[in-house]
Amino acid sequence: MAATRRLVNTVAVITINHPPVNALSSSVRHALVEEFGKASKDPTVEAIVLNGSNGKFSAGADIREFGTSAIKTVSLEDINGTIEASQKPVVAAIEGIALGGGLELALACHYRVADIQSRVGLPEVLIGILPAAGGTQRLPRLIGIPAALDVIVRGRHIPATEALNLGIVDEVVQGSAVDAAIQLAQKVIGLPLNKRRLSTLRISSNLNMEDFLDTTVEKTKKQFRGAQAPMACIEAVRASVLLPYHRGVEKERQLFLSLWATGQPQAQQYAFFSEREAAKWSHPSGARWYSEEPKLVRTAAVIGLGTMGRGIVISLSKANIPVIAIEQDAYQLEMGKKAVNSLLEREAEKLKQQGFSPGSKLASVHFTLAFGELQDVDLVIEAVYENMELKKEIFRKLSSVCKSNAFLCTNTSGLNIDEIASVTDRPNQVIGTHFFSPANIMKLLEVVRGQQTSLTTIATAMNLGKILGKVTVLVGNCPLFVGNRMLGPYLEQASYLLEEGCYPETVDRAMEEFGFAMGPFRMMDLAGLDVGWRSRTEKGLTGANVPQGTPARKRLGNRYSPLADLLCESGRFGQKTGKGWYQYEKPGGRTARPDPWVKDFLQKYRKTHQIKQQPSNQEQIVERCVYALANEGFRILEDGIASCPEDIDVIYNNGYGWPKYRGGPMYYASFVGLPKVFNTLEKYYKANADVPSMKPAFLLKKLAAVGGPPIKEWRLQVGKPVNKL
Ligand SMILES: CCCCCCC[C@H](O)CC(=O)SCCNC(=O)CCNC(=O)[C@H](O)C(C)(C)COP(=O)([O-])OP(=O)([O-])OC[C@H]1O[C@@H](n2cnc3c(N)ncnc32)[C@H](O)[C@@H]1OP(=O)([O-])[O-]
Ligand SMILES: NC(=O)c1ccc[n+]([C@@H]2O[C@H](COP(=O)([O-])OP(=O)(O)OC[C@H]3O[C@@H](n4cnc5c(N)ncnc54)[C@H](O)[C@@H]3O)[C@@H](O)[C@H]2O)c1
Repeated sequence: MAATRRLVNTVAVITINHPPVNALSSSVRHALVEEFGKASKDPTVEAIVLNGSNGKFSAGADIREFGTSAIKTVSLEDINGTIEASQKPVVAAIEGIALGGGLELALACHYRVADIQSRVGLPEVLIGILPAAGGTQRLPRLIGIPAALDVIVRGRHIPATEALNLGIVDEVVQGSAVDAAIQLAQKVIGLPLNKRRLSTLRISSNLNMEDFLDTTVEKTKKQFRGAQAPMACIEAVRASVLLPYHRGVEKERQLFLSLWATGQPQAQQYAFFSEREAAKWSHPSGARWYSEEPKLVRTAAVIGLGTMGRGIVISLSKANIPVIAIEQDAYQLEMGKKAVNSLLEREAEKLKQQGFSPGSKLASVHFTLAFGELQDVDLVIEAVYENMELKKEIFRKLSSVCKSNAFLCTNTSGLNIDEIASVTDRPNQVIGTHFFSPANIMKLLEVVRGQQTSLTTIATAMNLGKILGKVTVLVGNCPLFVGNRMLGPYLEQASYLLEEGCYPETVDRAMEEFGFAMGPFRMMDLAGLDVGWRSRTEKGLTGANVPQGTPARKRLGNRYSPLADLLCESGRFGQKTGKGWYQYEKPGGRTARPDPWVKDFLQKYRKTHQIKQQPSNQEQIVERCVYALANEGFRILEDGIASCPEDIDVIYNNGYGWPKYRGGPMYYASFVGLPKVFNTLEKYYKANADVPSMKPAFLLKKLAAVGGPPIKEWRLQVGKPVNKL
């Protein structure tokens, strides 16, 4: 049964029963209509409590039903209307989650009681839609416009205590929310319900509402560049101010339908399900996520407390895993300790505000210089400088001090995992755990399997990612893995565009208007230009080891852009030096301003090398950069480094500031049409045979030749994942 009913004294308890998250599918909605109908007719019932089975109220509408005919049967808003109009008081007992349609259902109830661990919210915006079962009309009437806008436009999950402060719930309890709801229901039997029916309330405010909403529109446009759903949310909330409830609901529905027509919800919902699928990893051997048991990680260590190590320590502590943190000398240890402790204090403060004792949620961190103290830890994550010799030295040490069943992980952003593993006594227990900066905030974790990495090690690292709350993707071992490898051709095109007449700000603007959080040049300035320069110097692409007589713009017969090298030679490393592709207010400054020096430098460069100026327009910039990115994605699939296109999209959506409403680079290529992507790349490559990264990948050619099948069908063409290393 999708919903059940039992009687406790004179209170009917209706329970939604649709595992795993009690999504409000068509069968649940039918069952709710039936059970509420029976309860309201039953003369022995004086009040009703609504809850969800297995400690979860509801995750909202069943997302898989969108775009199908099932969504049209029994509207959730009609059910909400019936509940709200009930003559018998209805109390929602919120445990676990009340999200989206789940919270809308609870808002239709006359009272809401929440368990202290629960979270509520209207996260529809994150899957490209807006709350469309009355949420945009009821919530503003309950908590006012500014607070409702914050909840609806950001789509965040709100902890129970904050929900109480905002007035979304009436009571927060430590024990059973259902028992508390039954008690409350009994108490309110016979009391008038008019003021508890949110749709009948008037919005009162001292604000100049139109001005406030217009300002919010402007701010939101900037913040969520190109995303339609946040704007639709504001328009729906505006309707709650201007229109009576029922007309507001009509507007909400219209906005839902027009959003659907943009294609953005489909892309975001693809992204949502792809993230969940990524956790269900597969291995070239045929092993799958369910066939391998992860080992429990009770204690961990982090080596190196720089930019990455600090965030990794915080992530582990927040997941209640005690950490030993190691540095190379007393000064670095002190610096790391200060940074970690200040981040931990902030986390503790947040927990206190949510009504928790930080000690029960944040595990301890022990700082030391002594590797000998690592003998009992279950897992180590190394995050020292990106240098193979140093990493090998650390792994040799770990191999000798750690217990034999400890897992050894490296946070390298692209070095060979097999080479690192080769110096240890347990290459099968070595794995890459590639976090993104800042590691305590960024959602993505690329788990990199080496040739000898065991299935248990993979299962343990993937499970650790889940425990840390990361979106975790298993990838194969190749230089730079998946995300960073794809950046190569993308950044190469960005540099060529400058050579041909564009400026950093023109390229960045085009990519940011496309939806990227940051254009390529701002991104390079943020990451530090010296990092890539060092790597190119080591590879002999620039610096003293370049053979004499090598043309400035050629390496090994292929086109090469020395622009970034020239910038570094002038001491321009990006934000850290206050100058890079842009100028900043000071070293470490964050506000990028176009730099006349760069303009002059580019003009002289083009003149010196007699480059014909043919600046590309916005569409051409986006095509060249994005198709280059996707083309490398096809190669990665061919090589078996990523096991499906969805994994690549998950990586880009969560680690590289790709606009989720465009699904990811592979989804986007599919959306544009693979024949078009293929033809554009082919045309470019024919005219530029010295740019091999733009040669259309074989897999792209194959898929384009059959008309570009939907992304789900690509796997059939890719074949079984293989590791070609
Ligand atoms: C005009 C037309 C009228 C429209 C009416 C609109 C009504 C309403 O306004 C719209 C909505 O409610 S929109 C909805 C608004 N709500 C949201 O956006 C909430 C979305 N959900 C979440 O944020 C997270 O899943 C939770 C926090 C719920 C659980 O996190 P966790 O504990 O880490 O677990 P997990 O691994 O994440 O999920 C477990 C399994 O459940 C699956 N699944 C989950 N939710 C689903 C759903 N709603 N549906 C279906 N399936 C859903 C998930 O795929 C996975 O399946 P698998 O086959 O096992 O892989
Ligand atoms: N910074 C990023 O955005 C980023 C992103 C993903 C991965 N990574 C990778 O993470 C690793 C660390 O990068 P980072 O940016 O944090 O570097 P960082 O320079 O900020 O920090 C490195 C830390 O390692 C410490 N260290 C050096 N030798 C040590 C030793 N022998 N024992 C203990 N500690 C030692 C240093 O004192 C320093 O604090 C690198 O492999 C890097 O490629 C970096």
